[in-house]
Amino acid sequence: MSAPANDSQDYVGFDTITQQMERKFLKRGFNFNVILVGESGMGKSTLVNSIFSSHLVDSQGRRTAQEVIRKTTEISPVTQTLEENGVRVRLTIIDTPGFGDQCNNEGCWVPVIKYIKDQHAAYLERELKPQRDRVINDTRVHACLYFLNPGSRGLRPLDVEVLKRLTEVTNVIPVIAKSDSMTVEERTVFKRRIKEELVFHRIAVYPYPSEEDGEEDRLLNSSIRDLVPFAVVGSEEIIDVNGTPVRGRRHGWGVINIFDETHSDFVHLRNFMLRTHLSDLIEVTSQRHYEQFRTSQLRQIKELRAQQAAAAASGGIMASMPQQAPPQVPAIHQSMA
Ligand SMILES: Nc1nc2c(ncn2[C@@H]2O[C@H](COP(=O)(O)OP(=O)(O)OP(=O)(O)O)[C@@H](O)[C@H]2O)c(=O)[nH]1
Repeated sequence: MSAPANDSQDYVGFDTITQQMERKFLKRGFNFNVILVGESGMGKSTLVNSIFSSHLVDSQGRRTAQEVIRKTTEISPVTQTLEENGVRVRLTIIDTPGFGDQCNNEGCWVPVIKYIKDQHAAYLERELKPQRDRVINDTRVHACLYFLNPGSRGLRPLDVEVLKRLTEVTNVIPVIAKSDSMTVEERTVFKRRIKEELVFHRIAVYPYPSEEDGEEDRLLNSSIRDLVPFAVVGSEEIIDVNGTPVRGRRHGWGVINIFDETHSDFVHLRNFMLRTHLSDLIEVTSQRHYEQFRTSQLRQIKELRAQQAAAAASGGIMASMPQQAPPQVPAIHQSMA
């Protein structure tokens, strides 16, 4: 049956819901939060600045050999509002200077995992408030760019350890940092190796297979999985190549154009993160990672309340017995890494 024309009296008008939602969405804007995890000097700041074509993050590295190496992983979020064709995004980039920079990196992931879980806890706390805000400020981490060192021969024990933990709490997108330091053959071998090791260690990186995906999504996600880990090159420099401005890196033998697909996967990564999967990254964070956190926290609270009720009930019967301290309901934001 064909739909009635917009000017017919039978036209009801609920098909305008998409425009109504769009107007509301445009007015409100949205939050997008990305965490960068990788050793110092892997090109984290440069890549993220290249992806958003804006200088958002300063390099946090040591500028001289005399500067002390950070002993712990720091968490340093920077928020900026970007606008494109009337759409506003409050973008938060969370840098993690000091990650993996020690000889002994045991536990260097703890502040990173804690930060991610703390954002889930803060959201849950705001959701459970008797008088909730109409719109909850979403600080949950929607994507983690994990930088693999191009000098390693595959996943190092630290990568395996960290990736296992990170993939449980957020959408992880692995990238091969500074891939211009590898030959094309080395890059192919490295990629294949990382793919095999991810499967071997059962590390599920984003995007995940979903029953709900239609044929088109399945094909798109499968082409993305072929590219993972994205071999990237970043640059904030515009270089003049025969009169054409090119965002690239100057090498002794010539210039690498970071947008050239034969040089790096930069364009694929950017399209994937911003043009095809931005909304999915936000949705999957809410429906998969946050939901898991929420369920486990609410279960814990329920169990503790039941213990308290049982203790109170037995307190009545055993009033004459020595008193024990009642179990405490933990603050829900006390998340463990
Ligand atoms: N060859 C090459 N060099 C890069 C690339 N990206 C960044 N660099 C250079 O590597 C150095 C470190 O880059 P940053 O972006 O500051 O690295 P970072 O990981 O943010 O470093 P920290 O802030 O110390 O954690 C700079 O000199 C960059 O110009 C790349 O893709 N290829």
